[in-house]
Amino acid sequence: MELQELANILKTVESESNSVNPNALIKGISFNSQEIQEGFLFIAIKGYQQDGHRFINNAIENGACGVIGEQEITDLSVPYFQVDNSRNALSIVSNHFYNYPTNEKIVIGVTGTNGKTSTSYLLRHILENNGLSCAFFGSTKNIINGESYPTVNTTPNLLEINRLLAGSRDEVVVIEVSSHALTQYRVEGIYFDYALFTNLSQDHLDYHGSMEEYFGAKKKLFEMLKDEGKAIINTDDLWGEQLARQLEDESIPTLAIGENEKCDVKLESYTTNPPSLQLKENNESILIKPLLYGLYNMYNIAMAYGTAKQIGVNTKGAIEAVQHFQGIEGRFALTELNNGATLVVDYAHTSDALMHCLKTVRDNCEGNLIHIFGYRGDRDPGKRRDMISISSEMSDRYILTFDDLNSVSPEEMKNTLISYQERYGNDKGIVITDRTLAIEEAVKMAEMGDWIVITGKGHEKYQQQYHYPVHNDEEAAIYLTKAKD
Ligand SMILES: CC(=O)N[C@H]1[C@@H](OP(=O)(O)OP(=O)(O)OC[C@H]2O[C@@H](n3ccc(=O)[nH]c3=O)[C@H](O)[C@@H]2O)O[C@H](CO)[C@@H](O)[C@@H]1O[C@H](C)C(=O)N[C@@H](C)C(=O)N[C@H](CCC(=O)O)C(=O)O
Repeated sequence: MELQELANILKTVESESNSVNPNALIKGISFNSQEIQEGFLFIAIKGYQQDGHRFINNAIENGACGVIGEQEITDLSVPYFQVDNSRNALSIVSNHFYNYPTNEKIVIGVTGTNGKTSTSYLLRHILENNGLSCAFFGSTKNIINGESYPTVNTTPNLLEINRLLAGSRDEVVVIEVSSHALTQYRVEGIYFDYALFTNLSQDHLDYHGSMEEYFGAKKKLFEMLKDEGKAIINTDDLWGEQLARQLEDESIPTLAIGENEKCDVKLESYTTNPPSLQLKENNESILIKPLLYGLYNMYNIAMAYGTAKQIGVNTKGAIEAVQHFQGIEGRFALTELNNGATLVVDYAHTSDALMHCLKTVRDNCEGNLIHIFGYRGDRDPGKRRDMISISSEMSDRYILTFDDLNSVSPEEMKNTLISYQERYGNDKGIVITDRTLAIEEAVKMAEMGDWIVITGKGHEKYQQQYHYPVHNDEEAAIYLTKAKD
């Protein structure tokens, strides 16, 4: 891609510059000046912490052959293209640079507050087991051609997605799409074949302001469907039902999943212990005996099953694949401890997810339920009261501990935990700020038949401490060691 193409692609004009080589070939793209190499294009993004425009000179020093940004700038030594929105420009330019790699694949986006990861993994598992190779982008990792790559965000930006997909032989791509990604144009320019909506409950209101705004962000995914694309929606969720009604008004084809008689894939009945699910689809009854616990997993299965069928997987193949699915790391992951207690590690970090997680444990636990959880420093404080109310009601003992602190100091978070415990907790609860000590204490408390439930971090083997990440495998190490003793 040549620099001079940018004005056309971005529908803008090149600002006046002292450029010596406007026709230079772009060798790479980055929105981080520190990653710029000779011949790269730098995109200046006004971020949440810093303004990328401040680093334009640094990018040029590092070899940038051109710059895109939002501010009015003249007299750079390289061509500069001013745009309305740099994040959107990043998506547009990376699509051109990598020649639209998603166009050749069946693209599936999965959104919703909870269940994105489990539904996506289940779907990928069904497809892979039925002969369709499947790339994956999600909160735990990215998978391309069967190889795993680490990830920072739930949804990478399109530059990262395209860079990885450029060498992909996969026929299908499943992308977990967060509301942040949708408002930050991270998947702008992708046309989805299927868009899935799992559910919506309170989360990220610090970022979105209100549930309506949060819902509006999620809905953007359904505006990115291809003309022949289809929405797949859990209509038992009130926001899902509203979405389905809106899409019907807009004549967007929808597959409804839920308990209602009118649903295309109907959850007829289920038991959670042992797990068993009876679905009805086109008047056919389908019995699935999954290895996964929990009502929420029944919905995840129905969503993944319904989507796989749309793609062309046959009923028998889909059922068999679901029945062999072992679950994923950090999502209701079970370990038997050597004292006869059971340990569950789950990612639940909203009150809705906590309620479902603890209810599933309650359905299976004959002894005491000991719950360990905390609050993320920089995340929506509006959900904290409900989280402690649910834990204090549903568990026999609970320990409030540190989750990621982000920009909150340990003293401030400690005071927050103590204050929530005093105001909304009860005498089943204590505060132990050190997460490792909290886990050790719970293991000491537990007896045969008890269940310890650690929520919040899921697959993450580190704690984001005050302003710097600390990799901490202790959480994993503790329960794995105890299990092996
Ligand atoms: C608050 C937020 O959403 N931040 C996202 C945002 O980064 P930012 O705007 O904060 O970046 P910044 O640090 O202010 O820097 C601004 C710009 O200056 C550049 N810079 C900076 C320093 C330098 O020397 N040179 C330079 O060029 C940076 O590269 C950047 O382009 O844009 C980045 C690139 O897309 C994201 O990785 C980053 O996600 C951070 C890591 C994050 O924690 N995001 C969370 C809130 C999030 O997005 N979560 C959702 C999951 C939600 C869920 O479902 O639970 C997700 O999709 O992960």
